[in-house]
Amino acid sequence: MIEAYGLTKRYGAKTAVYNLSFQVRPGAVTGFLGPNGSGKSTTMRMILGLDEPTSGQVTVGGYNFRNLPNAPRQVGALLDAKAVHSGRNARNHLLSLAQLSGIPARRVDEVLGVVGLQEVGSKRSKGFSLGMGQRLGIAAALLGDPQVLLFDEPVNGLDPEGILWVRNLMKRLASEGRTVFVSSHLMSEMAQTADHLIVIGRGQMMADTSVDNFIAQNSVGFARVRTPDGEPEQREKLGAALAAAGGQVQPEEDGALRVTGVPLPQISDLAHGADVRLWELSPHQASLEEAYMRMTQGAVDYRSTADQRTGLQTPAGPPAGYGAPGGAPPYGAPGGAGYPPQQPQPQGQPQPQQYAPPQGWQAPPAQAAAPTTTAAPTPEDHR
Ligand SMILES: Nc1ncnc2c1ncn2[C@@H]1O[C@H](COP(=O)(O)OP(=O)(O)OP(=O)(O)O)[C@@H](O)[C@H]1O
Repeated sequence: MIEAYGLTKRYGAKTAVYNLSFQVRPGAVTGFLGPNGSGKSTTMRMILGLDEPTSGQVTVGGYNFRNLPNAPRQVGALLDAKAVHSGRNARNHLLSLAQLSGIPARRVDEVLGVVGLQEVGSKRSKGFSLGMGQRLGIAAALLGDPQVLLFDEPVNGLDPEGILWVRNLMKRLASEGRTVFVSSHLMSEMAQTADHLIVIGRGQMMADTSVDNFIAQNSVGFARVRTPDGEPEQREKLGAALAAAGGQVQPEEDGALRVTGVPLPQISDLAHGADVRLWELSPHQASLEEAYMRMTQGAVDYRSTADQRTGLQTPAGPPAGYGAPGGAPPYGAPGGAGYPPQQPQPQGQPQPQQYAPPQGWQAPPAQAAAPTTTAAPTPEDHR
């Protein structure tokens, strides 16, 4: 079990991780998700004692990593697959790690077999592909047959067969009762691998929930409606009618409208009542990837200026609602329902779980420099 309480890490003025509290339990794969720069690697480094928290604490099996007895046999980690002495062959690389940790040499061939590198054990890792490097890193993590495993982006550079292999390996390790903590950017991948999810944005907790719960909370159904191309007044009329009926209306890139809160038959009736012709009216299910992107979009640090979502960032402050100031509609609906709406929050967004802090633990002081999950990035954030 990994337990973090109020974990905070600052690098000078930069707050990389702020007040994270969570538990990673044995017997399950826990996915650790967040956009680039959200603090996943920093958190993992603190778990492994490679970085000292500025405040808060994290323990593995009840111990601070540096005090953990026989750590290499308790915890295995893949942080950076490139961190290999490239002049050594794969077997010798693993052998030197085993000798440093008092692990028997026969274990080297076992783990080479587990990761499928038995045929290339005598090859220098210098010539390894990205995928082979990842496999070698995973072999190193498994060397001590540890109960707790951390993998930072293990599927980076793997082909589809390799991705499937990692997915099955993670599940098998968890089914053996181990604690498996895996970071990724990819919600779709984690949805297939993990049992539990911890989502962070700008170093702060955004969700701590089971995958099933995340799916139930975020698989929002919506309708796509298209009015005739080249007749924007039809689209505007329908958008206003839908907003007046309490619907949430979001323009799509191809000119269609994405509607939630109004059932399909009523959309048809409203269009008929407003004398609007429809070219499309179809039911859809938002993907988990979309739900994840909505949840984290305000916490994305790096975004192309050509990205459509650049202009959709939710401003700092309370969650934006439809018709909120700033989302001033060109044609507002009565009752304050604006159209087009501001970016919606995921419905029933799961709240982080609360964990009791250990005795003597002091909460980190709230501070202006603490990252917010909704604020647009500032230049200071990129230091
Ligand atoms: N040693 C360091 N000194 C200064 N800033 C750092 C240091 N390490 C990390 N940071 C900053 O802390 C933030 C979190 O970085 P971190 O690498 O933990 O994020 P991440 O979620 O793992 O990102 P990615 O998905 O891109 O690997 C980033 O803004 C990063 O620039």
